[in-house]
Amino acid sequence: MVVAVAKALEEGGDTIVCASTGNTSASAAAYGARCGLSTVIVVPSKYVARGKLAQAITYGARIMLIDGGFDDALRIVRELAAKHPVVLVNSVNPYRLEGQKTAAFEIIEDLGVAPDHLFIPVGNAGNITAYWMGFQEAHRMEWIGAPPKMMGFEAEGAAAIVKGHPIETPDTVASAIRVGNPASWKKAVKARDESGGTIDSVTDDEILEAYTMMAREEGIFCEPASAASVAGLLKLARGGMRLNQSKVVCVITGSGLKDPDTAVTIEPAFMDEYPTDTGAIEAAMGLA
Ligand SMILES: N[C@@H](CCOP(=O)(O)O)C(=O)O
Repeated sequence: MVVAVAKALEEGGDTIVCASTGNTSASAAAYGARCGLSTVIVVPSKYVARGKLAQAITYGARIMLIDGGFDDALRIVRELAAKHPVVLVNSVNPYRLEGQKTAAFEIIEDLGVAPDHLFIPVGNAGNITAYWMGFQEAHRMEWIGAPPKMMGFEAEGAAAIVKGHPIETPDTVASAIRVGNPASWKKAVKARDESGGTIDSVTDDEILEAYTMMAREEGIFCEPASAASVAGLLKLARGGMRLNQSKVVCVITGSGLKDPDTAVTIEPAFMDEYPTDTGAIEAAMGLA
């Protein structure tokens, strides 16, 4: 987002717009606030996680809620940007991808090499496209040997690329990837094919299993869409894919605090009411 906003400033823009399932709008609103730009976000009224909306509200963005989904919102902001002097900062803006691709460089820097496989959630497909650009560029510059296989995972209820057609009413607990017609569809398929990877889907149950497992076994609290990468890894490993000799990276795209409403539905929750009394707490803990 920082590159797209920097270019908007350089070009003399004063208004940035985006469609969002929540994260892009939170990010645009933050950079817009920092740079004194007016930020307009068009988002589905029902499906943006509370933490993400809270960010956009607090940063002072103008929030336009629509009764449609992300794909409708993206169509609207594309039409706006074609007609008016506003800068569209979704990942259809090429500067977004130029900034996002540097995440691949960070992985290479941290590992000292490229991973063999990169597991990544796929919604609007900007991320898989940008990471692949970064790995390809690193390969051309001879920073790495072979680039990783790109292993993208859509949510089953929004799996347009896997099913081969847009999904009219996408539906998934992973609201960040609730996208029925990904803008970077063709580029994601290219990343898959050029890298020898895959684009597959995971169910909401698989996503929530990975989400809970990461929290309870690793202490990592991510938003549900982020867990699609780990759910994909578990799915392929259970299906017999041998990865024990491979260097695997799973991209986790957002904090769990952004979606508190999903978090509080997770079972079992070890939460009960007790009298305000040390003895009662001792008894419940088996310490009495
Ligand atoms: N999950 C995204 C959807 C928009 O994607 P973008 O790549 O066009 O910014 C979001 O957070 O809104």
